[in-house]
Amino acid sequence: MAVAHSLGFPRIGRDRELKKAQEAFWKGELDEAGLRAVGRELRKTHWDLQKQAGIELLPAGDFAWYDQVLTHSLMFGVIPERFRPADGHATLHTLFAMARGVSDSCCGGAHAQEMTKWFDTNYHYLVPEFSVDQQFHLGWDQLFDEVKEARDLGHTVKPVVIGPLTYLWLGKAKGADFDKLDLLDRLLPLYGQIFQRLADLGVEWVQIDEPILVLDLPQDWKNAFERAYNLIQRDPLKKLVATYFGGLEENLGLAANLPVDGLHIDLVRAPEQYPTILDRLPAYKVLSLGVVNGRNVWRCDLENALATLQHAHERLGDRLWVAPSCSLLHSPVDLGREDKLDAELKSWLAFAVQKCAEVAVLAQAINQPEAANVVAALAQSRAVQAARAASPRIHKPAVQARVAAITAQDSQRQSLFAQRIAKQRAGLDLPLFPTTTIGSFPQTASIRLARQSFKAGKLREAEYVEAMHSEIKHAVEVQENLGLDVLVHGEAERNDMVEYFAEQLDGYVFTRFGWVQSYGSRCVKPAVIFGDLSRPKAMTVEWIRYAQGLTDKVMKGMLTGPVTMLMWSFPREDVSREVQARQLALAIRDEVLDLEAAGIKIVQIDEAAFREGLPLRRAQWQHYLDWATEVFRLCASGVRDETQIHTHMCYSEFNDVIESIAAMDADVITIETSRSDMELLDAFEAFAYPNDIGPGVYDIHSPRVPDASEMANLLRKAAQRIPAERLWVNPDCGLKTRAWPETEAALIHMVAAARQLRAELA
Ligand SMILES: CN1c2c(nc(N)[nH]c2=O)NC[C@@H]1CNc1ccc(C(=O)N[C@@H](CCC(=O)N[C@@H](CCC(=O)N[C@@H](CCC(=O)O)C(=O)O)C(=O)O)C(=O)O)cc1
Ligand SMILES: N[C@@H](CCS)C(=O)O
Ligand SMILES: [Zn+2]
Repeated sequence: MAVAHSLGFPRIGRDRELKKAQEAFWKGELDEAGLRAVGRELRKTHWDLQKQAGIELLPAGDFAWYDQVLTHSLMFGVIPERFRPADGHATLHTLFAMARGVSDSCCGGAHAQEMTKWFDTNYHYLVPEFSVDQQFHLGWDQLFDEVKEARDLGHTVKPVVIGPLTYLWLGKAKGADFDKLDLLDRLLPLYGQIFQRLADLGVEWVQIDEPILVLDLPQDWKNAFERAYNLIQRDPLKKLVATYFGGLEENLGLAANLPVDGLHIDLVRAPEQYPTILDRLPAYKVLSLGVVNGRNVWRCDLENALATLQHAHERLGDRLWVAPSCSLLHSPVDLGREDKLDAELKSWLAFAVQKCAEVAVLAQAINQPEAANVVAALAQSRAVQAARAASPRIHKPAVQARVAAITAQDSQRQSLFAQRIAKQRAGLDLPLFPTTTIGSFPQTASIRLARQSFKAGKLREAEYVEAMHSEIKHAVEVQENLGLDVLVHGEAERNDMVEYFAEQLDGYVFTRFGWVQSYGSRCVKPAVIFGDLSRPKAMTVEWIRYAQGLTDKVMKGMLTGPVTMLMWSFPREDVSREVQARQLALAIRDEVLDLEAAGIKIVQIDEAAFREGLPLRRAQWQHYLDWATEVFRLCASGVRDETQIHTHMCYSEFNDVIESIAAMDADVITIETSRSDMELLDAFEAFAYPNDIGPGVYDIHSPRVPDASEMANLLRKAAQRIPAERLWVNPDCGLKTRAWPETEAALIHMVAAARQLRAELA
């Protein structure tokens, strides 16, 4: 019998109950018992939903109070000294302190752990911090408690843990330069202890996530896999090693032969690995095939998936398991909630609950091919695929013709940077170390309420515009009072930097409840690209024109770039990413030109997801970098030399992509650097990056307000790497998640730090 299982379910809840409870807890409006009750209820609901959908082996341990990597750090006792509780006993407060930092007016508090992207997703994890003398001990019982909870509810669960190699890979050596792999022998005994405790709870199977097996691994890491799994095999549990987000490629033999009982592979991202794995898998092992896409919202082509499964079943028999490609953490929860989506489009989509049902019906199609519901599901799937492929809503000849007519000249600015910057400096008249912000100012409850009322028809358009104007006015006044040099309008009118634009472009559809966790309590609602993309009319010009009319200072126009629009949307699967990006680029190019025509002298095109778009495998990098760079230039190159183009990137390791960032040829790039203590600038220094740079001088993910000397120190470090005349001063990223008091306090310090540096260099 083929087994239907799931690798993980979204934890936030259909109505983002977890987000609401977390935020209430942080505000002191909900006590710990209340928060724990919400978590318990969510886990129960999620197990029930998956079971009702037909999943036989349910995941446990996929719930997290903030992030699953952080939960593992607590489980292994990897708590940086600055957060270590005096009695050695970690609590939920310790966990949230590690995630969010702690403000402390007397001693500066403790900065949060670094946060970075989970592989090539829009989910962020908290980077474990390892010291050279790192000791590991079991310090957090959450996994065992949740397994007991499931057992008490009558469920058969497969606990999910991050494997030892992936956990170490994700972390960072702190305080000394040492090889993280040296910690492996100290970490491994904990896996033995965890598995023994799970076995004592009656668990049969455990899922060990080792997604780094889809990366280009150094040889010593490959060797470590064999050694580690030989050591942890000596316990009573059956183990499924799960790989996802790509193909195993040269690690396939290694993964297939690990001394465990099963292997999960991602056949959505890497279908080509299927025939080889069948040949290489030892005859005793379970093979779990991830055939339902855990990272996109399109309904599965069941017949296509079934063809592979049937073939596999002939070879594997009962050793075949069926699953989503990866954890459903990256998928919205329940399409059933979407009451406003048009019926045709809705019939093309599947969210986590529906994906579980797809997995279940595929397993059933193997076990009981004649069952009436199986026959009906296959017929419906066939009809949906055919209807979508033929739909006139998808294909727009005018858009395709414009893309086909793009020339190399369209991606070239009129002059080289050296000539442009001279003209721009003359026109902008800015001081050394010009200060600016990244775009958004606090998205306050009143802004969100106004938008909600407008969308619900309770506020008329003129009233909504007036409310947004008053927010913009406030933001401009604050910035003028602070003495910032280049102002922004504050993005009050934007629900999200991608969704806002998506709502105005043809070819996109948006959901009402399709939320996905981005980090902690923060969620995003990626819009869905379903057809060829175009811009019916200007999207930002009126807001920016209004903001510029309020001040004599320079107002930056603020746009989201094509790669980021694409990466933070659910893309089409019937055309390539680059075609979708080119269509987006043409729409954004038109917007840039409209802003320039409205008198705007600086336009920022955010490409926060540029690095995230980089394929996980090196062999595919250059192709991506070529088109990603080209589409940015396509947006930016229609303007005059005098118009300054900024871009912004956060959460990026720049070493790998610095050449392409230079090739984007933005006049100014603002980047996130503060949590890394300016280390991220090394790549810019080493490459002798030629254009202007604004390295972030404070972390915006934490409410903590750093003082001016801390920021000035960071600026001095920056000035050691980049010539001062090319440095800008700005926070790491936008301020939409912050409240006004801490925003103003931090910006006062930032402006003071810039003034201090100007004085020092005068
Ligand atoms: C910069 N980042 C972004 C990423 N991806 C994006 N698509 N967008 C990004 O900005 N990836 C990398 C980072 C991740 N960082 C963040 C930062 C902040 C958020 C965030 O604040 N998310 C909000 C939701 C934003 C939003 O769309 N808000 C809507 C309101 C929606 C809502 O909650 N409505 C309520 C009713 C209104 C109310 O009572 O408040 C409801 O429906 O119940 C809006 O402003 O209109 C969040 O709250 O999580 C995300 C990623
Ligand atoms: N302009 C956006 C960029 C976020 S990455 C903002 O300020 O929120
Ligand atoms: Zn950012």
